Amino acid sequence: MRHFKNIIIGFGKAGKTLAGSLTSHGEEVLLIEKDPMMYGGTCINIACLPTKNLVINSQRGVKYEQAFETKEAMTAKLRNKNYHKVADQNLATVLDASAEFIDDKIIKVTDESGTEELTFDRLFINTGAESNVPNIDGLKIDDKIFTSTEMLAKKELAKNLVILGGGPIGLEFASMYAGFGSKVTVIEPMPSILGRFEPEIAQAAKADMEADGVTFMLKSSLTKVEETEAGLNLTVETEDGVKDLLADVMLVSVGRHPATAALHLEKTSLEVGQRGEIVVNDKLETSVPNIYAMGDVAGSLQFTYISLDDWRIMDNQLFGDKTRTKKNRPVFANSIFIKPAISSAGLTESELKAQGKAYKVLTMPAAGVPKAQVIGNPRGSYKALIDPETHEILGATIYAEEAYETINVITLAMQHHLKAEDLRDQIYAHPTMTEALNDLFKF
Ligand SMILES: Cc1cc2nc3c(=O)[nH]c(=O)nc-3n(C[C@H](O)[C@H](O)[C@H](O)COP(=O)(O)OP(=O)(O)OC[C@H]3O[C@@H](n4cnc5c(N)ncnc54)[C@H](O)[C@@H]3O)c2cc1C
Ligand SMILES: NC(=O)c1ccc[n+]([C@@H]2O[C@H](COP(=O)([O-])OP(=O)(O)OC[C@H]3O[C@@H](n4cnc5c(N)ncnc54)[C@H](O)[C@@H]3O)[C@@H](O)[C@H]2O)c1
Repeated sequence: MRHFKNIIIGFGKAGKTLAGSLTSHGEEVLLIEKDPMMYGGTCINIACLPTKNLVINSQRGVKYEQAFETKEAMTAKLRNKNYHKVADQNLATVLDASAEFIDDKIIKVTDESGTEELTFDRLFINTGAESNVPNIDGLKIDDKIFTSTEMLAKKELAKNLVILGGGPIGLEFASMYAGFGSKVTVIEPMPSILGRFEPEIAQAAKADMEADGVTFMLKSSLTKVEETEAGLNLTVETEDGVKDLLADVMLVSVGRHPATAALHLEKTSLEVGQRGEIVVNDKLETSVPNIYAMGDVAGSLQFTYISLDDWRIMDNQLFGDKTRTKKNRPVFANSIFIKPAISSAGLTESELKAQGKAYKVLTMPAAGVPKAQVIGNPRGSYKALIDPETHEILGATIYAEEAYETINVITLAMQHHLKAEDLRDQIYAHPTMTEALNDLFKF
């Protein structure tokens, strides 16, 4: 039985970055990845990067078939680069195999050549998440019903697309496909979309998506799917009664759960949480000594930058001063890449009200920013909430071009307790969308 000082299961953001930390400290590491098409993990192959590449090209007016080829070339290049970044290090080995537990101290790896059992000093689990598929009459993933993974592999443009779930995945695909010219309908049980954002800004974003051709069926539930010669026949219960929809393709985007099924956790004493996540403490230690979990599989918020922050915690706990934990993550933003993007950080007005905190509201339209006119998309608005006494920023929502860049200035300001006047009086490059902060923070 081979023994390794460090084994990482899954080529995710935290895992691949940790492989670099371990080798730079002179430690050997075995990184196990079950799928060579996933070197580099979910983000670069089937998630953030291909979707954003398609979003950008759909907004540029590129035809879908061309955008698809561009996206394929980009992911292939990144996959290769990510593989070599780990595999080319002397102390690192990448093993193409699926890993599972035998018990708390032994894992089994399986590839085409057979199986092998391995032991370790330390084991890091970074296997990510998988799409949920709801239990609905007739719904199964096949050649017309896709999760985001199969959807991204589809060479031909879906002309009439129904999207189940209006979360970040559903909305980004809706915006992108409407941009490519598809007819898009989103079915969502909740009464609104973008529920974590300021409601008036979320409402404006929804209206803009509708103007771009997306139809929303809110407070609606899909109850039956029938595959007919004409396409998918979908039965939807709405507030106004039962409706039938015809679609050629359906995207299922109703959330993702931690990817643990293949690991056989039942053979271990690893604690599993209610959402199927491997339970970790603030230092990412599991209930078994020397086994750690990071990223989506550990129930962290499902963002690549949070998985990367899990690596920072792990790196600090192994090789640093051991002060970094989940409790002291820096302020971070949430962005959804629609047209324009919507980004937020900190608290919303209703959250501040619920906490009984005093606040002052600052707002301005995106049309007031010269760069919005230069880009040719003056849609949207900015909203910030500041403490009336200290002038520190309590929360912000940006629905405007390049919102996902501007919000990073705000999170940095929040993290370092800067005041509204610091952002108001800063000199920003011109013309940029960040210049909005000169005006937004005038009070
Ligand atoms: C369509 C989509 C768009 C997204 N867009 C964004 C975005 O714009 N911004 C953002 O921050 N986040 C986005 N996310 C979320 C983000 O992709 C994830 O949070 C992030 O990739 C999780 O990384 P991770 O480190 O947990 O593991 P992952 O990157 O998921 O890596 C896990 C790896 O483990 C491998 N694996 C699994 N089981 C085994 C096993 N038993 N043996 C061996 N290998 C195994 C998998 O093949 C995979 O390569 C998006 C997600 C999706 C689905
Ligand atoms: N830009 C980004 O940062 C980005 C983009 C995409 C995904 N992600 C990450 O990936 C995660 C997964 O995304 P997601 O959109 O699949 O999940 P989600 O859980 O965020 O949203 C799922 C949506 O589906 C709805 N839903 C649930 N059950 C349903 C059903 N039976 N029928 C119809 N709708 C139903 C929910 O009400 C919700 O609105 C996100 O939470 C996010 O962390 C991030």
